[in-house]
Amino acid sequence: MTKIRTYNQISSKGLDRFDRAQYQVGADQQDADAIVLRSHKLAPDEIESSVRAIARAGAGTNNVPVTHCTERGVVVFNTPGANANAVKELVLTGMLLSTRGVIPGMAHIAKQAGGSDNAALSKQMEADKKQFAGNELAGKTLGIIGLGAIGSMVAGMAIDLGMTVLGYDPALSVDAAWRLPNQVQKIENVTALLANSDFVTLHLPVLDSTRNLINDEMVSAMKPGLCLLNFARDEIVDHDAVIKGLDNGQIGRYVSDFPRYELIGRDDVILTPHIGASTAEAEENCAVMAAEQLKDFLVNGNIRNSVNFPALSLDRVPGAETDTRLAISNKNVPGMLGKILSVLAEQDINVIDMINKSRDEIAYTLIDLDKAPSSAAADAIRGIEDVINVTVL
Ligand SMILES: NC(=O)c1ccc[n+]([C@@H]2O[C@H](COP(=O)([O-])OP(=O)(O)OC[C@H]3O[C@@H](n4cnc5c(N)ncnc54)[C@H](O)[C@@H]3O)[C@@H](O)[C@H]2O)c1
Ligand SMILES: O=C(O)[C@H](O)COP(=O)(O)O
Repeated sequence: MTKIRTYNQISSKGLDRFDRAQYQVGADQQDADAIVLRSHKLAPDEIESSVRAIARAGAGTNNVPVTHCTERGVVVFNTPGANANAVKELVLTGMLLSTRGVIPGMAHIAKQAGGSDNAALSKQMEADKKQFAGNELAGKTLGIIGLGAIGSMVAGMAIDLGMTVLGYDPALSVDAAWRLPNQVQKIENVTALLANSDFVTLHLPVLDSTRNLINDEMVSAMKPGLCLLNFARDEIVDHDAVIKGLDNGQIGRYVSDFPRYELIGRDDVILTPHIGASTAEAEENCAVMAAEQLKDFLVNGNIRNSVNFPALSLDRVPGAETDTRLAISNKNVPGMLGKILSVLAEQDINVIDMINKSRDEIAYTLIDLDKAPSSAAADAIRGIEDVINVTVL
């Protein structure tokens, strides 16, 4: 039985992909082979020595100790794009709530409760509505920082709404560039984007290089009165700088999916409880993608959408017996493949197919053999210096 330990509420549509004849799945699984989680902050000591992979049903992996996992040869997956539409729709909600009098208008109406003269209420509301007038999005400029799965969808939506879209992403992948609507004006300098936007929305990961990206200097570069939307991560924003910006009018509104005490109760702040990906559709998409990627890894050793291992896939030889595939992780140092193949040759085991790739400090190899390796052969490979782990599949 393969054991999957879960944290957080993972959609049953995804967990159902694990056939219960072969998998035990749940929050109480001990000595798990793999972990599926959402935003649970995973401590290194929660990752037992039995764990081979961790699947984040979502985009951000800042809650997973990725460097620690890489050192231990644990593959960390995420589900890029699977919740992007949900976030896009909440960004639109945030932009509309920040620019139309919906929230104060609703609060004003709630205060009228308890009367009975609807004609008088209607007359009063018609008189009061001038307090709640707003602006339209069409014709305004939206700056997007981070043009990946979410940023590109937000760009398309804003263009459809008649907005001008500026984009900044110094690390844009070729795939992401292909997805981007060609009306997006690419800006090389984040301060130029801030100076020329009415709305700025953040869609980048939290990394050492992006922590506190929105700081005093960036706030002073903003077009006065700008609306800043943060559906990315709390840590990307220096909140002292944002509060100063709100107080001096440099920032008109701050819309954030990451509540903080110092922001609660301000009329110029709209907070939501990290619900960017909390739709039935996104939760299902993420859970299904995480489960499928995890199964392909646990059964075949294939890797798709890992944040710390190379992408790699090897078709099974038709008719091959089980337990004839080796999955090997090792430090990315010269000469490793030669040493591994020498062990197999010494054991008189023939290689039928093989694939090897590296990513930063890690290398990963799948080798199909003409027969199942003995435990002595697998142990001999494990014994090679700089080999991290060896699994027979
Ligand atoms: N609020 C939520 O519920 C919610 C939901 C999903 C994702 N997120 C957050 O949003 C982030 C983005 O998600 P995604 O699916 O679009 O990820 P993604 O990987 O598809 O896109 C991220 C983009 O950010 C870019 N980037 C990296 N460093 C940058 C920098 N310094 N300046 C500008 N761009 C930079 C990357 O090149 C990439 O194109 C996630 O990492 C996660 O933290 C939040
Ligand atoms: O990075 C993500 O995918 C989002 O922040 C969603 O997090 P959640 O799965 O906890 O809702």
